[in-house]
Amino acid sequence: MSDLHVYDTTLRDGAQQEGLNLSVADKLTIASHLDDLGVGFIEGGWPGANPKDTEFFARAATDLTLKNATLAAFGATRRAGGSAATDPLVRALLDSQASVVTLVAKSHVGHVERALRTTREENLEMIRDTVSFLRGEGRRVFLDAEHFFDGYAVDRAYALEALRAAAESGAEVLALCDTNGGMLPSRIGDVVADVADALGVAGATGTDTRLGIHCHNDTGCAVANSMVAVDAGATHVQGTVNGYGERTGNANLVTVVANLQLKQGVQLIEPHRLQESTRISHAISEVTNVPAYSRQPYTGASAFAHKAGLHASAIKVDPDLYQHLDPKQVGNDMRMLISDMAGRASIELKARELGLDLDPTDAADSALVQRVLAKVKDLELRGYTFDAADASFELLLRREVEGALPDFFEVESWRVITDSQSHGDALSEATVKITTGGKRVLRTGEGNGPVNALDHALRLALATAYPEIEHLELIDYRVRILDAAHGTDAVTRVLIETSDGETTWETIGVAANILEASWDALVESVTYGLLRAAVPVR
Ligand SMILES: CC(=O)SCCNC(=O)CCNC(=O)[C@H](O)C(C)(C)COP(=O)(O)OP(=O)(O)OC[C@H]1O[C@@H](n2cnc3c(N)ncnc32)[C@H](O)[C@@H]1OP(=O)(O)O
Ligand SMILES: CC(=O)C(=O)O
Repeated sequence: MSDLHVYDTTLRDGAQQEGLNLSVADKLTIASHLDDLGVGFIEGGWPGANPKDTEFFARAATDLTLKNATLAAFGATRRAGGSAATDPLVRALLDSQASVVTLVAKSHVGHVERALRTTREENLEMIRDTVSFLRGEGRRVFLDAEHFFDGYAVDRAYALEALRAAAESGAEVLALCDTNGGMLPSRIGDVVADVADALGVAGATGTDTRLGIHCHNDTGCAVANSMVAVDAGATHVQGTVNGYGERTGNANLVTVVANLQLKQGVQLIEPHRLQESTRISHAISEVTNVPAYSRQPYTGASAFAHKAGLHASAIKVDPDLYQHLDPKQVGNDMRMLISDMAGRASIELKARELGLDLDPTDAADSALVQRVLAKVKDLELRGYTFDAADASFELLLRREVEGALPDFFEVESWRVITDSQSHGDALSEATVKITTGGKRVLRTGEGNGPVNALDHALRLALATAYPEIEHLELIDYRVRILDAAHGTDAVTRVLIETSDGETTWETIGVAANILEASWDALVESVTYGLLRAAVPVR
């Protein structure tokens, strides 16, 4: 295992992201996930800056058992003109009981003079005093040199002086921060190499002090910048899960670790933990309530999803032909997307993914694949989009494969009226006629809109034969007008997302009439739900 530190700041810098607000319980849950991922350090927050972070450290001391990671408390050097021993925020760092304290310090003369409004020497004294005090109290101290790269450009000697002040006072890590996130890889590499040389801290061995890197993503280069810094001598790398962070975020730590480990052979976390990274990234998204970004490298839902027919035909021979690595290494899966860009191989692979083995050398199977492909292309021309409605594609395919889709029910007709009452809101009423198990069923449902009324009526009509549908919940309904040039005559596409409490699926309906499109998507949604639950035809 490499000696390089993997330092996570999701709970501190990640929490600085717009719209992200974590409770103490959320922070404890995320800390457990990070520990399972195998990071070396978890920066829990800034105790003393707000009651929530103070409470997090208090509860972590009793409620959080970390198997792998060490908890770090973040804070700043003492106030100008004061003393570390009496500074209330420094005291709060000690009170947090964290064995590691990460101190943010100024290393840019402009920030010293204009933001701190103090002298260069006093800033160095603030660093020395705070680091020595915390070391004297038995804490390991890491330094976040804020605005280091910009400061280095303005006054290299002073930026290095700030690092020396920390190192000579006992700081173990000197993390160079691209606080404004404006750096590019070549510049980062040059500066880190120069600093490593100037301070004699190249590599983790032979010296007590290590260089670290902390990058923001304002140029879209945070991961690349972190990688280059490691190549240039940094042995401590900071980042956040899912790249959360202020403005455009921080370096995505999972991407950095996967790159270093899977591309450069630097063993940072045990392989079985890296295989948990997709699950953990998604679990953390659930806690933060920030939707998982599907195109995130390695862990995104689309990271190994293939749409183009040519890709599928090569993947059929060997997945490596169109994948940079085996998705299992990061706990992700390969997926085939079906659309009008699909070819026969896409359909065959998708069928296999769905547990339907079609033999391309068999004439009947081959004709079936060709038929399905032609239908997909024709339907996509008319406005369908199967890569957003996997469940509808599965139903389309199964309808072609004999015996693969039970006839759960047959629709005779439906209608819906909306009544604008003289007092109160307009109310919709739908009537649905279906046949199940040879019996004709007619039911009426009400709703606050026509689609809601149709949904209620369909459920009522199916409830006796299929009580299982009680667990199905319509969680999203999206409408798109496909040919705006025609105004109200345009074709409407409806996508419905349904959940059974365990998983979700998307179905589609396309028609000139919005209610017809909605009804088709609803019927597909319920049919797929019954299929998934393996309900027998009644
Ligand atoms: C780059 C980063 O992301 S660093 C992390 C930033 N995170 C945060 O700011 C979140 C938590 N912050 C807070 O809760 C508050 O800002 C607090 C509690 C830290 C301070 O609050 P206040 O005392 O009200 O001060 P305020 O936020 O207005 O200003 C910060 C003060 O710290 C000073 N300061 C800034 N950096 C440092 C530093 N590295 N060392 C010492 N003092 C510093 C500023 O000069 C300013 O001093 P002033 O009050 O004399 O003007
Ligand atoms: C310390 C920190 O978060 C930064 O400089 O970006």
